[in-house]
Amino acid sequence: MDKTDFRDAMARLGAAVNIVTTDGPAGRAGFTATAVCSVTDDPPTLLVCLNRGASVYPVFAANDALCVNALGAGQQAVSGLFGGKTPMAERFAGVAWHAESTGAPVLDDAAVSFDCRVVRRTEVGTHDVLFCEVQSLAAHAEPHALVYFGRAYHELRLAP
Ligand SMILES: NC(=O)C1=CN([C@@H]2O[C@H](COP(=O)(O)OP(=O)(O)OC[C@H]3O[C@@H](n4cnc5c(N)ncnc54)[C@H](O)[C@@H]3O)[C@@H](O)[C@H]2O)C=CC1
Ligand SMILES: Cc1cc2nc3c(=O)[nH]c(=O)nc-3n(C[C@H](O)[C@H](O)[C@H](O)COP(=O)(O)O)c2cc1C
Repeated sequence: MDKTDFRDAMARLGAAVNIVTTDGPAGRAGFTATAVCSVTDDPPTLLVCLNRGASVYPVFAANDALCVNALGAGQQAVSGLFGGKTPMAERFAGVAWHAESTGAPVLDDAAVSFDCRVVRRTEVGTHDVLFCEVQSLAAHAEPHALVYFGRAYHELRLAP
């Protein structure tokens, strides 16, 4: 199986765009992720796939707090800010955020945020799969979403 064929096929799947953040003994970091999925609701658990080659990897490897912030319509620039190359201080200076129970940054304008503890990690190929137990969540008053599909952003809003 050619890697390019796999990626072309994956580009046909729509996925929510998330900013995954952490804070703790190794410091603060955040990156853009579409590889996020619900695992079970008992206990409420998500998984996040993180490339071990990413600059943020050592920070996520050492901290056990993590927040999954799903972006909403109109937040394409936030995805770009956390999607690579930008220095970490600049990423967090570009968004309003606060800390909840775990200390991981919760983005004030996210569509929905899941504040989590990392409870298990598994290495698969180039990525680590982080299993994250949800401690608390926050949802924007108006449901809307940002979706990555066909290598482009798309906005979803509920009909009025
Ligand atoms: N799961 C991941 O690690 C993802 C990484 N990215 C990063 O953003 C860049 C641009 O992505 P696109 O514009 O979507 O074009 P692309 O052609 O590089 O990727 C198309 C699709 O393939 C999957 N994919 C890409 N790189 C992957 C990886 N290393 N491991 C597992 N799945 C991967 C994702 O579903 C992605 O949307 C990628 O080259 C990659 O560096 C993007 C999406 C997911
Ligand atoms: C739309 C989009 C989705 C991404 N999804 C993931 C993902 O699920 N997992 C991942 O490890 N990297 C993903 N990336 C890449 C990371 O955001 C990027 O590697 C990270 O910001 C670190 O970049 P840096 O090494 O330059 O700091 C994605 C990038 C974009 C633009």
